[in-house]
Amino acid sequence: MSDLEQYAKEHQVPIMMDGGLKFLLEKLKENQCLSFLELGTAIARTSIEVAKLDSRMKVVTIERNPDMIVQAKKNIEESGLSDQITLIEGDALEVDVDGMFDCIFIDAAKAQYRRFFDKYCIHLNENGIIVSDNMNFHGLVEHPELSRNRNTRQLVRKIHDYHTYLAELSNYETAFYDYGDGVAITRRK
Ligand SMILES: C[S@@+](CC[C@H](N)C(=O)[O-])C[C@H]1O[C@@H](n2cnc3c(N)ncnc32)[C@H](O)[C@@H]1O
Repeated sequence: MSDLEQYAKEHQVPIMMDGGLKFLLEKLKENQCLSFLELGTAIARTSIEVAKLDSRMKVVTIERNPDMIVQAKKNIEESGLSDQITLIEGDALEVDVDGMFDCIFIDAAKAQYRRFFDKYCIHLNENGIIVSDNMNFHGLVEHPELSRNRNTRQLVRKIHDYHTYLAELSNYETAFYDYGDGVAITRRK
């Protein structure tokens, strides 16, 4: 287990599951992505792994939680990849981002996925991919009856609605995978 994984486990920071991360990195290589926008940095574990893929890779990542920002900055600095990774501090629904990206990775507040998609899809390069994590939400999307409380039930419903929203978009196509916690890959038709 890497130091960042160990830290995430000890401090209960929700980072992308290993299966999902491996799948994401493979998709980035397969699609020859060299620019990556991430919504929800946490401790910058995925940003760092993505930047490591290729020295030409440019990563922009957005985080709003001050504690995460401190840790992410430290980890990016220590990774020696500061030239490739730009951390934007603030709410992804409020900040302005410049430029176009080969991959946009949605991994921030689950209830807001549709709003993230609608805001950021204009930043997607023509052949780019939008990757959404936690589409299965620990199996609860398929089995909502197992949700223990009202908040979780609402969240699960939101993810389910986002699933339907992606599947029904007329100008995009989406494939859903069971890697990690469930990953959706969306591209223009
Ligand atoms: C699941 S974690 C991100 C994990 C990270 N992408 C990784 O793979 O290691 C979600 C993060 O999104 C952040 N977040 C949630 N809503 C956000 C928003 N609207 N804007 C920016 N960050 C947000 C949370 O503070 C949290 O650190």
